[in-house]
Amino acid sequence: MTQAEIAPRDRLIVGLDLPNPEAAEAMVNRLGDSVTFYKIGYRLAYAGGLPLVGKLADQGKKVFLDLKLHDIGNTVTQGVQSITKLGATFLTVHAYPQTLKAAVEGRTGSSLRILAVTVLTSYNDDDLHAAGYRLGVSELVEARAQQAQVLGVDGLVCAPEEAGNLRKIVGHQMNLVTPGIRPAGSAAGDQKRIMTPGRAIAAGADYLVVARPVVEAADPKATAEAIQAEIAQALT
Ligand SMILES: O=c1ccn([C@@H]2O[C@H](COP(=O)(O)O)[C@@H](O)[C@H]2O)c(=O)[nH]1
Repeated sequence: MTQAEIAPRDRLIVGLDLPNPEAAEAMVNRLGDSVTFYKIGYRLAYAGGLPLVGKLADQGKKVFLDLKLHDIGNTVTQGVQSITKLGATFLTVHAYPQTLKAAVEGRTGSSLRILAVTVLTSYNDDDLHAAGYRLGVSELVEARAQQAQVLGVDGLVCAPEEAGNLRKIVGHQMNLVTPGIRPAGSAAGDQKRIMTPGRAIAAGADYLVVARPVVEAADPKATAEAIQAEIAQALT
């Protein structure tokens, strides 16, 4: 689905970074019809949250399973094959060529789409250098995006500030999914490459991932709807 075809409301992916399935289901009920797309990451998945993927899919919601897989190729392929049965729309893997190739092989014949995590949005150039990388964030993101495209990956996770450049490189066939979203006035927390929802959409992001600013808000539904309104405004 290209950027123009995704409804503004469906571009917000709320991260269910909550301690257990009960808390996550309570949040989903609170958000009601407003939110159509959810992300399940480490915290919830490792606290018994995986069955929620199918439950949410049965309710007509889409699920982004943010497991950021990275292992030897055979293990990644087999893991992804198991995950294809859960009913998720997106699955993340780290953007290493062996891992990307193995994940694409594992999802063959299913509707699961693989997203390559280029460089985590909590990293800046100094963090990459401290981890032993020679390249800075923008160069590494670009190199990994090009590798992902060649290997047939379906989309990229990047910071909103990279979306414009990546769109020029990969065109409209790959989804650009951006965490690091902060409505004006929200605390950045541990995120280092951030943008507001409106600016992220204007930069070319297809989907925005937002967790703490929504799930920790006094009124999560009103916060989610305000983000969706900002998305719609940026698309006009
Ligand atoms: O580069 C990345 C990849 C994944 N994430 C995940 O997105 C959410 C963001 O949460 P906030 O509370 O809105 O900061 C979180 O689940 C991360 O694991 C990311 O932030 N950056």
